[in-house]
Amino acid sequence: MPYVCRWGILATGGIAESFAKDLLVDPSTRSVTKIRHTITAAASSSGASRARKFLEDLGVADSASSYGSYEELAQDPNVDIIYVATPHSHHFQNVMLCLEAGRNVLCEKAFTVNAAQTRVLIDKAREKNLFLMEAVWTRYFPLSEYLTDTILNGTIGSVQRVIADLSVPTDPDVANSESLSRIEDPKTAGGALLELGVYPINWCFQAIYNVIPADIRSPPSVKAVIKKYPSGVDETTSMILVFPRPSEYGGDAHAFATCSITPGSRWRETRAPQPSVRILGTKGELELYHPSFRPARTRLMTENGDIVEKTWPHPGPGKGSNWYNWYRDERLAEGEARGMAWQADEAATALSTDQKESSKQSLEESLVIMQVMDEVRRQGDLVYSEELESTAYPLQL
Ligand SMILES: NC(=O)C1=CN([C@@H]2O[C@H](COP(=O)(O)OP(=O)(O)OC[C@H]3O[C@@H](n4cnc5c(N)ncnc54)[C@H](OP(=O)(O)O)[C@@H]3O)[C@@H](O)[C@H]2O)C=CC1
Ligand SMILES: O=C1OC[C@@H](O)[C@H](O)[C@H]1O
Repeated sequence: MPYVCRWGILATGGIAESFAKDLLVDPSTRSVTKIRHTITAAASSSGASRARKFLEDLGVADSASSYGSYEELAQDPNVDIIYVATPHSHHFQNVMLCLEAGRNVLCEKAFTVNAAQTRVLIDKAREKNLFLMEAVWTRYFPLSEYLTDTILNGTIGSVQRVIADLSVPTDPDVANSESLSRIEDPKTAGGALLELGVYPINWCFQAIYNVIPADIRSPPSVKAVIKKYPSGVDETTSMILVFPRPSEYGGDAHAFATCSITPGSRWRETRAPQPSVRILGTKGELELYHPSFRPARTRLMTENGDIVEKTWPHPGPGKGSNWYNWYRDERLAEGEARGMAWQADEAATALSTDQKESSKQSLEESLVIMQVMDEVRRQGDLVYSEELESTAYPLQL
């Protein structure tokens, strides 16, 4: 019998809807047979009726509880794991709430506002013997397995450089309006780095840091420049990361990670996808095509002149999801899933085998990435409010 993982969804915004839709896709469509997912509860801080409507739209309202507060969800014993889908500003408080109540957690990226908060969450999860994982969904794509294999089997030699970008413009209508969107707003810990930069940084870590034994990994040094958005968050952020490696692993590796929310920079204007991640080794190169939050195509080039192109579908049958506007290029074909369930499979598999963290991205790696982002913000003079940076709990935000 497959292990049935019972999910509680904390918040009912855009990504919560997308994740929940993908959770309900039959796992056998992606050749997963040992686990299944079910949604047993959802909570909305906007009220129980909002949570109820969310569950109705998914077609699971009859078998799931709807709550008007996150506190009630955290107390629900019919939930095996809670997916936290609030803005970055609230992750620390929300995850603490769940862990204190004895719930396992999958929390959206960016994990927290700063590394100190991530450290406290890790310690709390360990103290309570609970599962905790950052929802960097790209890490769980089959494409990521291919990336790791390609590097580990030596196909492109030793990785010397990674060049990775994610630039998604702010919605022109939103950018021109009086109110600030979540991504533009310092109060929700918005800005390019926490929203988008986390993807290029993760690709750099996957290609350089994650592929060497844990005991010889060292955090990279960081050089960064930030250009601010009018609201005070970062608009464009450019980072150079130098990963120290022993000579038998190719010596230092350089990574260039960039991100931007520059209004009007329509990166898909031409509709001709370009590589947005390039992994350059001594014997070849692996390219991942736009957008780096969901690359659907790769191109592998090796020194003997071979070129291998692959596409990476996310099988449904889902309902398709049009929850982003055209400028985010998030239109899925009818029947295609967005690809968010691979990470749910990882979490459920861990629960079924009593593992307390992801097998693909350790909590230590999430912490080091948060430390890198702290340093980027320090160099770029990007600070959020004292309460958003705080590790005090509970705190009313
Ligand atoms: N993996 C991916 O592809 C993506 C991940 N994300 C990540 O998901 C998280 C949420 O993003 P997204 O779903 O786009 O955001 P939304 O603004 O669409 O939704 C956030 C939800 O959080 C709840 N919330 C609680 N407090 C606040 C607050 N003060 N301000 C706003 N919302 C609040 C609300 O739900 P309620 O009223 O029900 O409580 C709200 O609907 C972020 O961490 C983001 O980085 C975002 C997009 C894509
Ligand atoms: O995680 C994300 O991926 C898709 C982007 O458009 C979105 O802003 C970001 O949060």
